[in-house]
Amino acid sequence: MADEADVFDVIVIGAGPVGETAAGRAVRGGLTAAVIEERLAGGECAYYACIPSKALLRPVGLAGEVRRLPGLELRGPIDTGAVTARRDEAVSHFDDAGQVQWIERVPATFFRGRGRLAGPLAVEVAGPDAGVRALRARQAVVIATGSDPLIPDVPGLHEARPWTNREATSVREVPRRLVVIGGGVVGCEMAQALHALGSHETTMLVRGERLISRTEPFAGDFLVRSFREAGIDVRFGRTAVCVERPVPGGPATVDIDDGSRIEADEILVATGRRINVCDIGLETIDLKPNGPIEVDASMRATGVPEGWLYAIGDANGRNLLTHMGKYQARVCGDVIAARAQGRPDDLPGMRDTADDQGAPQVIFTDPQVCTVGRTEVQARAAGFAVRIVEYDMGEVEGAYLQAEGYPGRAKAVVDEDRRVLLGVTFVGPAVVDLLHSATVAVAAEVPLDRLWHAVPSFPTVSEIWLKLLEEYGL
Ligand SMILES: Cc1cc2nc3c(=O)[nH]c(=O)nc-3n(C[C@H](O)[C@H](O)[C@H](O)COP(=O)(O)OP(=O)(O)OC[C@H]3O[C@@H](n4cnc5c(N)ncnc54)[C@H](O)[C@@H]3O)c2cc1C
Ligand SMILES: NC(=O)c1ccc[n+]([C@@H]2O[C@H](COP(=O)([O-])OP(=O)(O)OC[C@H]3O[C@@H](n4cnc5c(N)ncnc54)[C@H](O)[C@@H]3O)[C@@H](O)[C@H]2O)c1
Repeated sequence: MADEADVFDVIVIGAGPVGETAAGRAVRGGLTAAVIEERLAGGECAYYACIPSKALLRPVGLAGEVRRLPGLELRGPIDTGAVTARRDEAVSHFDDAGQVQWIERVPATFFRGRGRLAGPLAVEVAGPDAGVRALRARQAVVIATGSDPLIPDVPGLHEARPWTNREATSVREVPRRLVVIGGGVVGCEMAQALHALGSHETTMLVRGERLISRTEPFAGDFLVRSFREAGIDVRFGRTAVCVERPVPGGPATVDIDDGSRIEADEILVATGRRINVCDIGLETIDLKPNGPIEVDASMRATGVPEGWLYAIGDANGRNLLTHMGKYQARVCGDVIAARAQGRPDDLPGMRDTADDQGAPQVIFTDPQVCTVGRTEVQARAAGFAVRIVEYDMGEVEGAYLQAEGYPGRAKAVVDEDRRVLLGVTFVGPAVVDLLHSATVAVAAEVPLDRLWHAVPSFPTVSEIWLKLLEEYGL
């Protein structure tokens, strides 16, 4: 039995953005909480994903905007040293003292070490000093262990020690010749960032026929056009079949499935994620220690007697996005507190309804890609009476004023039965902040006839809303 000091209402394993948020909500609801982190509090997002990648991408987008505006001129290439220095600040120089302080101010108890389930409501923390500390939860254990980069089983690839998102986002010396394997979100964002910062010979190997293939097809088409114009060599229907790097840290050769070979200074693997639940003791409670942990809409793991286990963020595999994980964490923390105190646990804010509707996402490339809700393909597959409305963003006066030859397009997926939006995609420079208007319309299922009265200001890019509605027939 653990010491009384080591008993908490809630124990959260993983102090990424999602775990921290769940602990905060549970404490706000009147419970005590412990948070366990084996690496850096703040998680992948704060040090090796969202924050540094956006710090590296910001000057790339801005340089694109300058190039599209007559009268402005870049005086030279982007200053890579200044950009990486700002990135270092954005990631707090890989020091998590501020995040730990945030957790302690919640207040929650922070444990540094690897957390592992040791049976129902029991958790062990293997600390950096090799000691193991036993903790016990009165109410719930929350798994928020995130995900790791997945390295495919290509002969020689593991041995060549390729870059993953971690090395790419913490880059100091930008490799001149870069091969990127994967054309998903990480592949696109990091290929564009590194290319602009000095990887002048960048080749992307894309297994399918499109970049960012889960989005509307035109979004990937815009990106490939932009990448190729910049000089990135995008090869579709291709992957690596063999990799060799005879001298550690030296050049590598990548054999491609069309028989060609590329020599590169670095290889970036961006082929998806492995959910990080393999060695956290799930077998001690008869759950499979692989794949995402299946949860219900209150984030409670299904198939666990007494319902004390929860899984949020990347760990449940719903939508691998920080904002969606934090949303799940708010649901989870509130539900645990309500259940612990015998309060109603089914208030409207206590169920995840947003994940199934299609999460909002911004891909911070140039042009940017913003999506929310269902794509046309997804909406048709779900059996909706779909009508599509599309519009060239460059035709909107506000967009024309933003840039000469504004590259962009918008698409709305309408449910004709209810005359509401099922999904919206915007592609274009500086469209990020348009996305939330679409998210509100989709999440709130605002009827188009009502949306008509949300008048966008002239001359802004948001007049795309008016154009889409006019195109629809209003
Ligand atoms: C390059 C890149 C860019 C991205 N950009 C964006 C973006 O712009 N916007 C966006 O919304 N999403 C983005 N994402 C996705 C986002 O990073 C993840 O969805 C998010 O980090 C998930 O948060 P999490 O807390 O679930 O997991 P993580 O951030 O992975 O945190 C999990 C934490 O748990 C810890 N942990 C794991 N196992 C244990 C254990 N047994 N004991 C103790 N601690 C443990 C880990 O060390 C880690 O700190 C990006 C991802 C990548 C790879
Ligand atoms: N801005 C953002 O919101 C943002 C940014 C980065 C990452 N993320 C999230 O992080 C998660 C991971 O992103 P990701 O890009 O690593 O995964 P992904 O699943 O989006 O893309 C991986 C791509 O790699 C391809 N692939 C897999 N194996 C391959 C192989 N052997 N050869 C060639 N291609 C191969 C897949 O077909 C797929 O297109 C995503 O869910 C994404 O939403 C979000």
